[in-house]
Amino acid sequence: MGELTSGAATPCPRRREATGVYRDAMAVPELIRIVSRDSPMALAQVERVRAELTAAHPGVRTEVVPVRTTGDKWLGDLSQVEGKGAFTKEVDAALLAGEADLAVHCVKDVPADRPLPAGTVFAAFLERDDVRDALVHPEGLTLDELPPGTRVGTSSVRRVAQLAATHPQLRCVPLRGNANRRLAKLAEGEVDALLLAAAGLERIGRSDVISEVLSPEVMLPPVGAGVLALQCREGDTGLIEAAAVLNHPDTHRETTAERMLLHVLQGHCNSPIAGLARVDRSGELSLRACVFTPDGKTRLNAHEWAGRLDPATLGTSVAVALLRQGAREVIDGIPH
Ligand SMILES: NCc1[nH]cc(CCC(=O)O)c1CC(=O)O
Repeated sequence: MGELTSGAATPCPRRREATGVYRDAMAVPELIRIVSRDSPMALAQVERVRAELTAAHPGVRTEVVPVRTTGDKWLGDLSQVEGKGAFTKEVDAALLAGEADLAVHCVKDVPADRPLPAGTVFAAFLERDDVRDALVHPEGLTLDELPPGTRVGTSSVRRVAQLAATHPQLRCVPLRGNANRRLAKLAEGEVDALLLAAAGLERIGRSDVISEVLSPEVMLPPVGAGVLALQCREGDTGLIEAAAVLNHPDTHRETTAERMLLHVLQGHCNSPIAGLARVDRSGELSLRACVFTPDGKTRLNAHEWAGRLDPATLGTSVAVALLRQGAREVIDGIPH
């Protein structure tokens, strides 16, 4: 067999060059300016990226360029903000203007119904953190223990719909602002409890306030939950290569399936959609997704294994299954 494919016995020169230490060292820029939102959570995310970048490329210097996004400034209803990408627009603009070289985004905040801004690409998806939502209650009660009428602070239509379905005795109260601000509002008594992403609380060092971590069966997470993406300018091949070493392949597969689901569904800001892809221990990918009406009374559900499908095709397949159940009518029937 070896004789028939003698060419394969000799390492391909091109491949050797691509992994060669010398070439790699040449490609890594000496300074990487990292742009991100300026919330405490976003800045904690940047610190993780800096640590991973400098561990992978000793000698590289990093600088942080914090920007405030529309989503941080406007604390009203997000659907009233023109267009999607309220948490990403200004970050993308800084990248494209050359004010920074690398953007760090929560994938959850990056619109999936359209391509990335022209001229930019994802260079890596970091290993996924906890995907689950968490309940924060000052006395440590769990969701099932909350007394009727408890005011739960969240502006997420996905959380509101699922909570309405499983815990109709609770009252969701709109609450925006970054996680630290929401915790402050809870402390001031504006609400009795909060629903927040467990990963976000961990990043700001406040997992101590979590009274219950909700399983995906109780509260299916949003597309991209717990994933950080690195985005670069398209032509920046040296930097793209340098950033790609931070890519986590299974997270990449999960994220690709989830984002394709959202792309095909073409939701809007008020459409409650949840989707979670998982690579299991045997390496197989599955995707589970739901589309809800805002009151949670209608819940379309699809769950498929990839089998031989690539991640993007799995995302399409699950979206099509939901569309066959009437997802288009549900989504379009919600005022936006
Ligand atoms: N919309 C804000 C936002 N974007 C990402 C996270 C959580 C962290 C993540 O899932 O990556 C949060 C906060 C929250 O939902 O509580």
